[in-house]
Amino acid sequence: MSEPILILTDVVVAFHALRAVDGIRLAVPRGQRRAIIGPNGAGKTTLFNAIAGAVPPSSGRIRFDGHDITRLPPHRRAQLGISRTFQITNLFPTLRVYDNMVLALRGRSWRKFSLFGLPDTDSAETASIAAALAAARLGERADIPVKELSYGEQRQLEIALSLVTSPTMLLLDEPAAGLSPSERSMVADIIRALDRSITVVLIEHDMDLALAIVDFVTCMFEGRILVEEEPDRIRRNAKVQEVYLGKPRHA
Ligand SMILES: Nc1ncnc2c1ncn2[C@@H]1O[C@H](COP(=O)(O)OP(=O)(O)OP(=O)(O)O)[C@@H](O)[C@H]1O
Repeated sequence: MSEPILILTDVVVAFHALRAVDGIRLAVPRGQRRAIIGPNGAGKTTLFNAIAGAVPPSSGRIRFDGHDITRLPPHRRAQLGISRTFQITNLFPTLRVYDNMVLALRGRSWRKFSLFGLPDTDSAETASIAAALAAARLGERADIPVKELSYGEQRQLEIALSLVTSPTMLLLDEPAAGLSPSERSMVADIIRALDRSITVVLIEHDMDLALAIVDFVTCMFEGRILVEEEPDRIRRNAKVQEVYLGKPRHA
């Protein structure tokens, strides 16, 4: 069996006295869809930040695809294949969907603009953009200014932007937050249909949605891993019900 694509060994992230992430050991096999769940303040976002390079671990090691990335800055991790969803606030609303994709592909730099707009894309770039838009079910919306997209479509665009660089691991931070039921099922379909060459790790507050998408679940509580199990078992786990739902669930 090949080495897991992501391995965390005793990772601690401390903010002064608070250990937001408190000795996490995690191994995510290649191609797996993994949910990180847990109640507010459990440490999920901090863990994501440590994996993506947005906060440095206080101690412990992070290994990705055979590389020790513990001390690498975010852009180096991105070059190795880690992609995190952009938040809507990072979109350029007056530009077309396609142009936002070009910026994401080229490192999102305004310097790449010329006075006359974006330079033409080459065929490899065009193909990457088309594939990412199709995977996020936005293939028909390439020419629309972002500000004319619905909120749900903007969330889809976040996924498309994170796919355009052909990552090997996608970190999705609450991909369905704020969406209507039909938009949520669209996002679930998009994630389920992603190529298995992409490992997916997601944080999601909607437990039903998360459990419907993933193969395996890590439940955090107070910075630590409380339980790791398959979705079917996690639903019935009394410890998870107690901390995550706040009260025992009566089936
Ligand atoms: N930059 C920071 N400085 C100080 N404390 C922080 C910082 N970031 C997070 N924390 C604290 O670390 C703990 C874990 O927060 P984190 O946001 O990782 O939890 P979470 O599981 O993502 O919560 P939520 O589900 O509410 O987003 C919380 O007590 C939070 O207040």
